[in-house]
Amino acid sequence: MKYVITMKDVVREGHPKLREVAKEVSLPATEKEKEILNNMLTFVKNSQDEDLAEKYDLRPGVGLAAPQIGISKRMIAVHFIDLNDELYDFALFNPKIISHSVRKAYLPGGEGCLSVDREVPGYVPRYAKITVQATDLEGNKIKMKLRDYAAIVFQHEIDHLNGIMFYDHINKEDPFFVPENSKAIE
Ligand SMILES: O=CN(O)CCNC(=O)c1cccc(Cl)c1Cl
Ligand code: NI
Repeated sequence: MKYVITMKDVVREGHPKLREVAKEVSLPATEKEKEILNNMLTFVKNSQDEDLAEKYDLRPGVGLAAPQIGISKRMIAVHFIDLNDELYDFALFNPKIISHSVRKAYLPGGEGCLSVDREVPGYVPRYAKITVQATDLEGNKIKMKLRDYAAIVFQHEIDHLNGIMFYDHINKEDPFFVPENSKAIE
């Protein structure tokens, strides 16, 4: 039966699962793991559809990591269009950042998280470019070079697999401190 993920499935900050290091999925993934990951991608897409978001009372998001629904496995789903109008639509097992730029990037508007029911203002400095290796739902190994907004979203999701929340990166003394050698993505 196709299960629809809703906000009641999303665990909120304070839940221990959000601070665990998620386990690698042994491949090939089981049918159950594939279904969960597919449901996660459906949730992200639903959250961006006005009617469905209203129907299921969803907060919009561009990605979701399995720990956010209490599953401590290395699975992420992303669905968004970046600033160059490129569509990113991925459901991935065991995503891994295998290289990254020294240069950093951040969103001037800061970041938000479905597991954080509050605004946490401040810049979240991340790598401007990353190379990600992962396995997709069909079992294909993929390697992607990501930059700017796409790099930021993927880092937000992969952070969840390592028990890291976006606000962990915000400068405590000055939330709007701009690290040198970093660029705003707008
Ligand atoms: O882990 C995923 N979420 O919590 C979904 C909700 N957050 C967002 O869509 C979001 C918002 C702003 C910046 C980034 Cl990077 C992201 Cl990811
Ligand atoms: Ni999040």
